[in-house]
Amino acid sequence: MPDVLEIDSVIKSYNGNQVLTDIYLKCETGHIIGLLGRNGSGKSTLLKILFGTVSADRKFIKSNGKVYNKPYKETGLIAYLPQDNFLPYNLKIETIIEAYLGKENVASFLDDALLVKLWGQKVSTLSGGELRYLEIKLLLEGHSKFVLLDEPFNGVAPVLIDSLKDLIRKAALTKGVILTDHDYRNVLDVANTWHMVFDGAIKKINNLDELYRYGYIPDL
Ligand SMILES: Nc1ncnc2c1ncn2[C@@H]1O[C@H](COP(=O)(O)OP(=O)(O)OP(=O)(O)O)[C@@H](O)[C@H]1O
Repeated sequence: MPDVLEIDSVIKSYNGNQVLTDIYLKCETGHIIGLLGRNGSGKSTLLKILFGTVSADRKFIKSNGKVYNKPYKETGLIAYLPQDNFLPYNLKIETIIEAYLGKENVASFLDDALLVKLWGQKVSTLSGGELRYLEIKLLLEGHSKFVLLDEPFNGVAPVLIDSLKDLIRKAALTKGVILTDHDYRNVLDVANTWHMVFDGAIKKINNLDELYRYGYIPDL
């Protein structure tokens, strides 16, 4: 039986402006959900509400039938990649991997074409793409059943995006992944189901034509 994460009945306003008015989203382990939407439509806000670090006027978050008010506090439930980098700059990457995954997993984690050459380096010396790859791999190989990724492909070279998609697909053998990114072709490629945040609600997307009709992409 898959594990299930659901968010329902979300209402969120900033300074009296309603950003989210009617959201229902369900993610099961084994699935990758792609979330698209125009700038300012509320995708990041939705992920932060789901993680529990942004409050909502109303929300209902459940996993396997149990209600969670602040899901991030539940060990092993949910991990979240913010748009901005989050790892401490002054630490060596082995120290960080050890803290996240345990000492016994450091060598196998770094046995990776991109990361192996970074042994012994501090986070501050990594390029933007290397750092993003490290952050995403840490979350995807961590213990959480669900992983939320906000703009994982931003600033990452195409060849590395392919590696990231492989990591996401591998993680989704046991986890549920919800990701949002404006690189919609790669979102469409890696995700099993596609959704659009539009007018404060979630719309299921079935094909590229619908992305055009919702005003997300220009005419093809
Ligand atoms: N802390 C905040 N205070 C006030 N308004 C906010 C705050 N955070 C977000 N907003 C507003 O809420 C709306 C949704 O923002 P959000 O960042 O969730 O959109 P998004 O879909 O992730 O956008 P993008 O694709 O540009 O990253 C925007 O109009 C934004 O200006």
